Amino acid sequence: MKLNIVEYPNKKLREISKEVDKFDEKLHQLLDAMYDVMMNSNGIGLAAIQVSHAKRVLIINIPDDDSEQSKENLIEMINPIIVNKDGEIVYQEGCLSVPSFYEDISRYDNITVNFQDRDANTKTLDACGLLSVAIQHEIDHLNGVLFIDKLSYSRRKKFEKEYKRMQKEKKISK
Ligand SMILES: CC(=O)Oc1ccc(/C=C/C(=O)NCCc2ccccc2)cc1OC(C)=O
Ligand SMILES: [Co+2]
Repeated sequence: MKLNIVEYPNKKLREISKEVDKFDEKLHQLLDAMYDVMMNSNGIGLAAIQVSHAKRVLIINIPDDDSEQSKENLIEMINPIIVNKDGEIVYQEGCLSVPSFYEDISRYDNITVNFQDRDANTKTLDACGLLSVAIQHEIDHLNGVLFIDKLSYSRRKKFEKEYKRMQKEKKISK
């Protein structure tokens, strides 16, 4: 299954993803293909909508201390729901769908997430710090929300200007 990453401002990224009710081979193929494209693109998180599948599916693989992304740390979340949240953390976020743009975003620091794994088993995860930021960032994707939507008006204007210039440069360089 060859997957391409959809980039801002593609309207596809604004779709609301639908709940998964079939935990079948096709879902497993999607999860495996998402992992490959995320790792090949140097990502640490990816939502299915970013590869044009409007399903409530996300994967996260936070590098450990020696910045190794081992598959043991891979988290696959299907139909995730945040049931508890508190605290605040500001982190410089990036997104494979908004290349070369990074901005400080404020999110909850401590969250509790209920979700299903690839075999439909229900799980609960308490997360804080970078893992919590990643989960919130990816769940936003399932609701058609991008991290740039959280920027203040002035920083959003700065982003739009920078992004347009970068896209023009990319076209010229092609
Ligand atoms: C040129 C370019 O676009 O660079 C990148 C930008 C973003 C990314 C990946 C972003 C990513 O995985 N975001 C997941 C959500 C998240 C954001 C902040 C903290 C936790 C989780 C990778 C890039 O590629 C390279 C080579 O670094
Ligand atoms: Co993203």
